[in-house]
Amino acid sequence: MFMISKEFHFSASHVLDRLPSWHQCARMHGHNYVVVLELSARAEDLTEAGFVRDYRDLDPFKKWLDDTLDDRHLNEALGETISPSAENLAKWIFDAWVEQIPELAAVRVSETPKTWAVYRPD
Ligand SMILES: Nc1nc2c(c(=O)[nH]1)N=C([C@H](O)[C@H](O)COP(=O)(O)OP(=O)(O)OP(=O)(O)O)CN2
Ligand SMILES: [Zn+2]
Repeated sequence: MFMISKEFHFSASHVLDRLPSWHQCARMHGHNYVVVLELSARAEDLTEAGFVRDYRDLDPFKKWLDDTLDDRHLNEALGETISPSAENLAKWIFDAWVEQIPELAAVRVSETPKTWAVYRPD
């Protein structure tokens, strides 16, 4: 099995309004988010060029991230029914892209240099 990944960046605000009011993250604040797409393929499924998938094929994802999430308020971008935690954001991105990128195996989301959430379906 081969695994490749590519990193993307965007900045956004959010409010974790399901948290108790004393929690600092219940206030509006922002992050410089890092998103990593992980793609996997079996050895026999590598392309002629030896790729799981050409990194260049991920250019539309970068444009979508810029258009959909960059400089946005995540509570609005994801919809009010989804709490915009890093966990939910990772799954939301995975669900939005797995049809277009069938090799997608996991989405990683970082809000701060010390934290990561990963969505990897069973
Ligand atoms: N499991 C999760 N916990 C928290 C999330 C999350 O998405 N998933 N999000 C937040 C806040 O949005 C934000 O990320 C704050 O995180 P925190 O680690 O508390 O950030 P700090 O920089 O303030 O942490 P320090 O320890 O002071 O460096 C909270 N929890
Ligand atoms: Zn936050």
